[in-house]
Amino acid sequence: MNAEPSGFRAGFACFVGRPNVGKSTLMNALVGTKVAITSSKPQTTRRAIRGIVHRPDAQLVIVDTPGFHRPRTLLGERLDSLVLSTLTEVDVIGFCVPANEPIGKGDRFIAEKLAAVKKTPVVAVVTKCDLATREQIAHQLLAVSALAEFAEIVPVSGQSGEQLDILADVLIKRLPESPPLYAGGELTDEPEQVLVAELIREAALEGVRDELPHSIAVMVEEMNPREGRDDLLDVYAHMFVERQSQKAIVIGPGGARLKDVGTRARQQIEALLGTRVYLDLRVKVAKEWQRDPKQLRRLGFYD
Ligand SMILES: Nc1nc2c(ncn2[C@@H]2O[C@H](COP(=O)(O)OP(=O)(O)OP(=O)(O)O)[C@@H](O)[C@H]2O)c(=O)[nH]1
Repeated sequence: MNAEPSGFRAGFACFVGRPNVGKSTLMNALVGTKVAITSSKPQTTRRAIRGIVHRPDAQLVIVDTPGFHRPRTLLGERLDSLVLSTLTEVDVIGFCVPANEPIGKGDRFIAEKLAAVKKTPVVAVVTKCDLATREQIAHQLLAVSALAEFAEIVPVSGQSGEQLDILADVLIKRLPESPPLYAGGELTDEPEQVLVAELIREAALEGVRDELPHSIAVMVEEMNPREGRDDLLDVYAHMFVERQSQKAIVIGPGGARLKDVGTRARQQIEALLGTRVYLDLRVKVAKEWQRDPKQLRRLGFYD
């Protein structure tokens, strides 16, 4: 017996928009669990992290792309090519513009890029509506519709959850008829090690945003259940910085900062995986890793 009703839809969506417009928050709210990394600092999302919305009639796989930005380093270029290749591979794109800020150069820059991706429908998403008045929202809807041709425009709030069901409907309408792509209940297909590395990076970024927001990379070297114990996971991770001076900042006086980062990251990992965790976190200097193709590959940023 086939469990899926006929007309079941499944496919991929991604959200694009300039930094800080609420893409990660939106995806987390749609999926209903913390998968991507949110932070008040711009451009913290570096990887295409997927969350999956499971519904009786559909399965929506969300690929969270990093924000577009003008490339200055090799890392920047790679981020942009990642964004462009993602756009041609999905079934629908959500273009995010916040309700509470005027449309600017950055939004236009992205709208132009999207206009060039002809084969994928683009739904405009006006985000953070909880921060705007009704008049502001109405004004923004008009301004967005003047920006380009969109399949639809939906105002939402990732924070309050308002209109998220409508956004899901609108996106799902654009997916092809297909059986489910992932087993029921599964929320993400990111390897656990990548999610764990992202949680550590998020903890490490707290409080040092101005000093080294883009200079931290984290790699989980090993993740194993402790021998003879089924309630404890050993996690060995390296945090890479670019210079010796940054290492000192990350470690803090007498190691206090690193200890604090380790404690906060461990609590997040325990919450994610539902098990107790022993975290061994070491800081290493990988000189100029953002500009070195070999190091970038090692840290998971492929060509
Ligand atoms: N009030 C309110 N704040 C929001 C909403 N969505 C996001 N924010 C806040 O806006 C900031 C940026 O949100 P993110 O979800 O990290 O934005 P992003 O677009 O993924 O950012 P990048 O990863 O830099 O591209 C965070 O401080 C969020 O808490 C919303 O709907 N309402």
